[in-house]
Amino acid sequence: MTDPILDIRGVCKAFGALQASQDIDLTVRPGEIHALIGPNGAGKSTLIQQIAGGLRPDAGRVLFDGCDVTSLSTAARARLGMGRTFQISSLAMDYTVLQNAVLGALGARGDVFRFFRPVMRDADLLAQARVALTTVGLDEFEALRTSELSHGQRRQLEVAVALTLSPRVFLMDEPMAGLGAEGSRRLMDLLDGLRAEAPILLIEHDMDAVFALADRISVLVYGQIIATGTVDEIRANRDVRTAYLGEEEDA
Ligand SMILES: Nc1ncnc2c1ncn2[C@@H]1O[C@H](COP(=O)(O)OP(=O)(O)OP(=O)(O)O)[C@@H](O)[C@H]1O
Repeated sequence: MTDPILDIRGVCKAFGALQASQDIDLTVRPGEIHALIGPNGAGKSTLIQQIAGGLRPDAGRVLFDGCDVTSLSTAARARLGMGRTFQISSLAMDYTVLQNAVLGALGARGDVFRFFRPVMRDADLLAQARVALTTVGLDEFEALRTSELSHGQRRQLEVAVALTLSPRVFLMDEPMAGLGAEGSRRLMDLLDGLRAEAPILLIEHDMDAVFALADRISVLVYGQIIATGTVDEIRANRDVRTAYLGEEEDA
């Protein structure tokens, strides 16, 4: 079996008496969408923050492409190729679509002189940004102000911004949230194709999307992973059905 790109080993995190992550093991392998599901407050965002570097685990390790990145900053992990989309939009609404993508590419470059450069005339940055916009299907909208995009298109733009990093893995926190049927379908098509470019760790409440997209699913309940498996395995898992999918135990 191929080595995982992300390898989470024994990660623990407590907030006071609350164990938000309890000895979590999880891998993300090349080419896969690995969905992380669980009820509200189960600890999904806490885990993704520890993977991305926003929170330091109390114990355990985060290995990225075989390297221990547990003590690296978010920015350092991003430069190594952890691409991320957020629950809350990180886009600049008054900027154009292209400007947002260029800002993403600029951040990926980690250029300390960025405020002094006429960035919108930087051919490399523009090319990088346009490739990302084409990948997500927003190339026709590059001149539009971001505030004029639909909610779904903003989600696509967030993916484009993450793509400018040339990520080795994507961490996505509820990308389908608030999307209508058409927006969800479009984003699902996009994610479906993206997994070949970089595997995706996907936090998502939309179970139709999870069951349609995921190669593997891990189920988090009260800070613990209670099951990891394929869609069929998770659907059939008795503990998962009782704890999360809301079904009664057989009498
Ligand atoms: N900074 C913090 N300080 C204290 N408690 C926190 C902090 N962050 C999260 N928690 C608590 O940790 C638990 C896990 O929260 P987390 O946001 O990771 O869950 P989640 O599975 O992402 O939930 P949701 O699906 O609602 O986004 C919750 O009980 C939450 O209240």
